[in-house]
Amino acid sequence: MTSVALTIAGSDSGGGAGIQADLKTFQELGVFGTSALTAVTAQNTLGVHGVYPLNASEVEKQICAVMDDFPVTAVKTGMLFSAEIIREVVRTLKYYQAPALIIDPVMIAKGGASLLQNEAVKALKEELLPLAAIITPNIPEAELLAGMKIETAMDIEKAAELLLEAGADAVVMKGGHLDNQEFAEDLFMSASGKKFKLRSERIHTKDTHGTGCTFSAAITASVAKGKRMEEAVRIAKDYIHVAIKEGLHLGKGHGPTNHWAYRSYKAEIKEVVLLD
Ligand SMILES: Nc1ncnc2c1ncn2[C@@H]1O[C@H](COP(=O)(O)OP(=O)(O)O)[C@@H](O)[C@H]1O
Ligand SMILES: Cc1ncc(COP(=O)(O)OP(=O)(O)O)c(N)n1
Repeated sequence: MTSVALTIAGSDSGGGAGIQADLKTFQELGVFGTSALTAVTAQNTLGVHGVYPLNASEVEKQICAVMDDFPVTAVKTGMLFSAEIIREVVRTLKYYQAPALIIDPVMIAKGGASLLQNEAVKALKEELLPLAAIITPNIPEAELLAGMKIETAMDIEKAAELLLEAGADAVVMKGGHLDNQEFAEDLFMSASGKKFKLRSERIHTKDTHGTGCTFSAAITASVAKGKRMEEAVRIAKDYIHVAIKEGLHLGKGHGPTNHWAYRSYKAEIKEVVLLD
């Protein structure tokens, strides 16, 4: 049977992040992708040049159109932009008793543009986060959600615990932003007590636009196919590692990752290791 995933996110005209990254990743991992757009961005590898949000009711209509007709087995959220959109997404997902929810709490693009209004952080934390099968913050996002500064490995763990206490079933703290020149290390923790690190060699490149979207979309695709969360996260780390490593070097700024690299290289990925 064909697995179907839904992404609720913003459009990146440059194709490296947002809805475009999600749908490409779903496709590469053998999952039929559907989408509900929250905002259009005029964006390229040099930055975000405009943000045009949709009305909350327009977002709701899209989610209903998909959920009423497709056997969706995993839902991902990305850029949600406002508290109104977040509340409508929460209401609609509850109505459909939506399947596993993967939350990428997108807040600020790498170039510094805001993709979530400040007052929406509270709604994300208090209303959406409790529905999460997993939440995948980067360090700055985790700092805002957990309400603490993250500087050490112990801080990362403490913040992960706070997000689990806030209601997520699991969390991956993404280490892309950490100042570690050797490794890109992420921490997985679940409410059921599982804990491990995913470590890969850090690739020294400026082409990391959309890494967060792509990583969480890869988790979503595996969950949609019925894989356990730990395995989904492991596959996603392989997927993003090779997508960064085999970068396409497009554009004049921070280029996108290579969404089709996993197809050719998955059997050869040896750099990602699991640490207890
Ligand atoms: N330079 C890099 N080399 C290898 N892996 C990376 C690199 N940058 C990010 N990653 C990995 O990509 C995934 C997304 O992380 P991150 O870039 O922190 O997310 P975001 O785009 O949300 O800021 C994580 O698994 C992270 O470890
Ligand atoms: C439309 C849209 N959604 C999300 C992002 C952020 O993507 P992310 O994967 O965090 O990558 P960077 O933008 O930080 O490189 C986005 N830019 N646009």
